[in-house]
Amino acid sequence: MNGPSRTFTPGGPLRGTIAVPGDKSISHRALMLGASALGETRISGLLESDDVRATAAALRAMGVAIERDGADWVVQGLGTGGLMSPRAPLDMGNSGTSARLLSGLVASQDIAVTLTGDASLSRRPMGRVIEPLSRMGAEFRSRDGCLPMTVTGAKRAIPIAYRLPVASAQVKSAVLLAALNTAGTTTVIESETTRDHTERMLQAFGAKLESGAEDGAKVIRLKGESGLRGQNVMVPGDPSSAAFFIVAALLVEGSDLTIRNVGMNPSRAGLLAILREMGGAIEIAAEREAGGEPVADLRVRQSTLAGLDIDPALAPSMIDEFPILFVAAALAEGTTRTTGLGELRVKESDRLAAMAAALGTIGAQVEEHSDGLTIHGTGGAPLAGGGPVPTRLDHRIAMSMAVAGLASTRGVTIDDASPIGTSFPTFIDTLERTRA
Ligand SMILES: O=C(O)C1=C[C@@H](OP(=O)(O)O)[C@@H](O)[C@H](O)C1
Ligand SMILES: C=C(OP(=O)(O)O)C(=O)O
Repeated sequence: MNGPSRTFTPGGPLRGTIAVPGDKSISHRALMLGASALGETRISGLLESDDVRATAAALRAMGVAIERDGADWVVQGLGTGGLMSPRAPLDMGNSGTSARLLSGLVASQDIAVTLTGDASLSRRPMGRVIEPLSRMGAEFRSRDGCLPMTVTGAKRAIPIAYRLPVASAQVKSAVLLAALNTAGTTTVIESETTRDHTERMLQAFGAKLESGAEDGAKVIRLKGESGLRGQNVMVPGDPSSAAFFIVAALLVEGSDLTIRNVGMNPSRAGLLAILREMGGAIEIAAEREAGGEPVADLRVRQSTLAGLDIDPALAPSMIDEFPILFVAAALAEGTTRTTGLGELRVKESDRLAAMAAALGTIGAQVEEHSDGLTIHGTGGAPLAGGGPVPTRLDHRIAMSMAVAGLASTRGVTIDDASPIGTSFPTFIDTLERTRA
């Protein structure tokens, strides 16, 4: 299914003050923990995008009441283990987070669920959750480790100690969600830190969760069957969505843009650190805490950027931001080299191949390697532009190439703007407002 193509042309500077919509990762988790708690959970700032709607629809099909109340969303929790088998397969759409985290939630409940997804999601690996959740006693039937997949939850799940073989917050979260309805203590060990929204929110909901450093790794222990209580959750602005406006303001002549209420969780902050190291003028103001997560306002002014060798250890803290970083690198002075990014090949698209091809089409100098890209920047001169570039059902490719269009001579056409609705449905309106 293809939506409309769209051309993003160079224009005036980005100015004024904007806010970006709620964090996608936190929104999924707020709905799932709300569904698993006893009592009511009230969520403010929930991201209203296709991916989050897929999670909400799946939970509703398993018996959870979720309703909008003014600007808030209200979830009537069923308690841990309270989900019911849905009558039909659950469509996860484009959302890896929905598919993997819901697999975890279902894995320790006496229900069976079939998950389906779009063409992009149906190519993405589910073996990474099938493996630990099978050890906990769940049964899986899948098409070679991909969707469609049927999960039959364990009647009495078994607690495990699991060392993550890939740096993945989705796998960590799937095991922790399964642990909620599992007697005993489940342990997850991660040697590379990934986003910790699940741990933070589980603690806020009253879970018996402890985490700390042991032998250079993070060890998380969750005592199951302890119950969660409904909470008020405030969802901060999504730093992965803010990233497009940060880079746009850095690149477009004369820009001076303030982005309010951006999530500043250190496990998500890699891009900010890198862009500042490249010479980006990004001021962090009004740092505060909102709903258990750090947030701040960012002021971004157009800057001359310098290319950099990016430390692969930073990858988990900016995993979704590489497509837009590649755009910044294409306009920087000198060369930017990235390595250790094999995970980008199993996102909504193969993001290394997709960005190398798209940037090449519009005149950037890019070399693709097995686990990264090397990009020789223009030193601030605009890219030629052109297209249409294929967005491959990938919202981050669509928005990254939209931003590239703002810093081009002829503009950039993307073949399909509809994937933007996955995470940032108001992206185009917000962009138009900053340039009014
Ligand atoms: O846990 C999450 O909410 C997410 C984790 C990351 O995926 P991986 O766990 O596959 O790295 C990220 O790419 C995705 O957008 C959201
Ligand atoms: C990888 C992403 O999401 P998901 O895995 O939930 O599809 C993303 O939003 O960039």
